Amino acid sequence: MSAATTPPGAGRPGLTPPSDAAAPVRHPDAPAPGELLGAHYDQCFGCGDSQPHGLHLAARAGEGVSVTAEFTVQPAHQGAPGLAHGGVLVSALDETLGSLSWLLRVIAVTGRLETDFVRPVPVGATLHLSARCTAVAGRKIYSSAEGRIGGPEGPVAVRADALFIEVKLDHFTANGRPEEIRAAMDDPDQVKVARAFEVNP
Ligand SMILES: CCCCC/C=C\C/C=C\C/C=C\C/C=C\CCCC(=O)SCCNC(=O)CCNC(=O)[C@H](O)C(C)(C)COP(=O)(O)OP(=O)(O)OC[C@H]1O[C@@H](n2cnc3c(N)ncnc32)[C@H](O)[C@@H]1OP(=O)(O)O
Repeated sequence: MSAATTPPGAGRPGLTPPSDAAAPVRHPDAPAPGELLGAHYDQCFGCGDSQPHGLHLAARAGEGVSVTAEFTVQPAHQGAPGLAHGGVLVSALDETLGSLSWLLRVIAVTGRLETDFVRPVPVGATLHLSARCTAVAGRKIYSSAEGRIGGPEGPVAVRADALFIEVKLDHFTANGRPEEIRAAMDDPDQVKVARAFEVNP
């Protein structure tokens, strides 16, 4: 079957919402459509402002449970001469999909992420990403994303379907390296971000 006619997640084990899945609900305190979401952690490879090796991806809230983001491919992101590495593009998709957490106000980690690479992405190109949550079933959050080149309406270069799993803060505190966890806990900005998600009912 052609991927173009396949509905998001269809036929992919673990990526198809169960029949009792619910429609995603935008949290009442979610950032307004158009608002920049900012980094969830300043050292994050995807979005961190203080991460010199990172993608510096900037995501914005959309309508409903959706986001848009932009990422410009740098020379450090090459896989083949002048072309983005596929793993870097997956990271950009993962980060964009992950930022849907801001709209659900739920902390979640990627469980499964399946990507179609449709067109090569040159160095210097800006990937115009969009992601939306499609369904929620208990702790399981289903979502899809795509990245276009040449403008927000340009041709699709990459697309992905994902399953994120809701976790509690102790997922990070119990598993992260102690140095970074301590530094994050000592940073009032980071604590503020974590609290905003922790109080989710
Ligand atoms: C102090 C610092 C705090 C910093 C954070 C603060 C705030 C964060 C706020 C906002 C975040 C905003 C933006 C984030 C942006 C980007 C982030 C990028 C995201 C990532 O890049 S994140 C890294 C990669 N990610 C991992 O590092 C996960 C490693 N992994 C695990 O940690 C476990 O594996 C876990 C927790 C996933 C599950 O473990 P578990 O024991 O809790 O739950 P369990 O296994 O029971 O799964 C429950 C149900 O999900 C199904 N399920 C699970 N996994 C599946 C799979 N792979 N495929 C299909 N189905 C799956 C099961 O089948 C079951 O389904 P059912 O309920 O129907 O039986």
